[in-house]
Amino acid sequence: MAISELKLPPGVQACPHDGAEQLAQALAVRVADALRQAIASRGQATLVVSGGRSPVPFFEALAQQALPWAQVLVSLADERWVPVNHAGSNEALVRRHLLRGAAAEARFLSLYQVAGSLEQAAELADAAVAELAPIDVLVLGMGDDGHTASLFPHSPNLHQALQPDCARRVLPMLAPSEPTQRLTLTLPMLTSARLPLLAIQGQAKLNVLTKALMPGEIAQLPIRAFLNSSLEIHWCP
Ligand SMILES: O=C1O[C@H](COP(=O)(O)O)[C@@H](O)[C@H](O)[C@H]1O
Repeated sequence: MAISELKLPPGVQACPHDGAEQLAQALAVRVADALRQAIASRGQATLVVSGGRSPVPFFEALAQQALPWAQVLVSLADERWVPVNHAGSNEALVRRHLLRGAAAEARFLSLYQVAGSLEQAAELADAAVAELAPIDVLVLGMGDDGHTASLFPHSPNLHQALQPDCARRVLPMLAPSEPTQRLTLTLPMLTSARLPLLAIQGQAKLNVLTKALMPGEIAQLPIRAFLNSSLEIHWCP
């Protein structure tokens, strides 16, 4: 099944690409255009990106875009609760692959916080990200288990994080794989995005997306919470 064959809800749009490099370049152009528009309208732009392994080519393509980077505030949809020198840190990934060259002038807002517990770190991050919303551009990813950001299937706090009126901007989450302790933006923060994008690669993720479009529990495939409103899905084989 190709992404163009999927029956998508109103507002959800499929953008197929031939390969990872084409996806990365097209997404970088799309994101840069939206950031420029935001800067032209409001004098600054907020960009929230995802971590994991797949966004690296996109980060590197975006870093090459001509933008007034000093007017861009960059942050993360989710973070592993590990210091920035840890191999699993999403912040380290962004610093290494996106905030380089001219893009190093962008301001970065960390979700990671030094604290005595994951809950305390989430409370500190909750206060830190207050200036993020509304987000201009959000780039989500999706795991093979249907998680997006760190909204993991059946994680404690998932129900609270997915409430449209959740009062918290950041909540602690538990992932099934290391690093297990996570911090995630909650649904109202993520859906505040003026331009929400989902970038996924490969048949396995397309199969998960296909399943998520069928009726079922949000707690099983949390990506479902984002498939009922405006969303652009960038996919390549
Ligand atoms: O753990 C995470 O995984 C997802 C998906 O990552 P990918 O490497 O399979 O694309 C990512 O969107 C999320 O930000 C990250 O923390």
